[in-house]
Amino acid sequence: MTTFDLDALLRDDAPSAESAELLRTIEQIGIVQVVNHGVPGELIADFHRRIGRVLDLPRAEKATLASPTGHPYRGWRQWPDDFGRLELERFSIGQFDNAGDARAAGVPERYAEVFAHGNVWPSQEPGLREVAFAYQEALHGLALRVFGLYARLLGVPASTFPIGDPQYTTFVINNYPTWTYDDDPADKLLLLEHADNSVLTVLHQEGDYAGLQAQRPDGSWGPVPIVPGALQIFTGSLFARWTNGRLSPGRHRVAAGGTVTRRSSAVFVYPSLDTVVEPIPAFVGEDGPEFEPYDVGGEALRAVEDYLTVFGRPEQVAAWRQGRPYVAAVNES
Ligand SMILES: O=C(O)CCC(=O)C(=O)O
Ligand SMILES: [Fe+2]
Repeated sequence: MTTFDLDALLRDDAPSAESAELLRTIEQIGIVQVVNHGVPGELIADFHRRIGRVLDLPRAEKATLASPTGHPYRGWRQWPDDFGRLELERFSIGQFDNAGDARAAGVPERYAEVFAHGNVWPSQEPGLREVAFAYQEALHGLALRVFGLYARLLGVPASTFPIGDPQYTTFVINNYPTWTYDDDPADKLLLLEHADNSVLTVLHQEGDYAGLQAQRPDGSWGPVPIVPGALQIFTGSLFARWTNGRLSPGRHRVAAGGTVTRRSSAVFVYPSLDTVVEPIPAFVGEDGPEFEPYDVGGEALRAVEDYLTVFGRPEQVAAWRQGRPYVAAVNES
């Protein structure tokens, strides 16, 4: 898998062979590694040191960091598989701490409710909030630079895609345990195959094995190795939709392995909540649009209910209805 030098590709005199290879990659795979991406290494390290101290707390202490109202996309959570074995812990951070902050940033009133359930900021790590928001903003900024680059590679102005303002973002930190059970870790998926439903996702990964895998056009899977200093850019399904399928959404999954906890952080960038994403005429051929319109704000308002309908365990749904925290039971290994 090629690692792209983003700084070089963003220049007016960008190398044409690399530009052509990047275009091929986003048309066929939708997952790229970038270096010289402009996100300061110290900010990346500082954020991961702080969130790492939170995720390294004893399990019982982390349980107190679950969303107090049972919101699945705020605070800390853990996932068991069907046998009760821990697959994943995730810490989720909303773009704004509350609806008031969202309104102040220009989010229309009808979508302020998306932010009604607050963020969880661990008292054990007092500086986390400031650094987390700085990191989120830096990755969001990178996504916008890449957005402009992809538009240029496609031969259209970035304004072709009405991304709106302020863009909606979500932010998660994933913690994957080492696999201590008898089955082969290479056969154990800790995160199932999917494409993100963003425009672009910016990911950082750390660990000591290539757990992240990207799907090739023929359906096979290839590793996205850990490259020091690199960030990963996933094309999300909304960019694929705008381009009527010219860009491929990056399908990915995470296999178990390694001898230390694997950790990733991801900022998902969406258009503003008042955007409806549909194929842009410049990309629609004689056969017409291949995708239905996607209502960004409507989907965000329904996200928790939709998630619980598909994945919610009965106790989890009950906790959400009653506005209390939920912590899934896992077997201690
Ligand atoms: O952990 C990873 O590398 C991927 C995480 C991911 O795909 C996600 O959070 O959507
Ligand atoms: Fe993903």
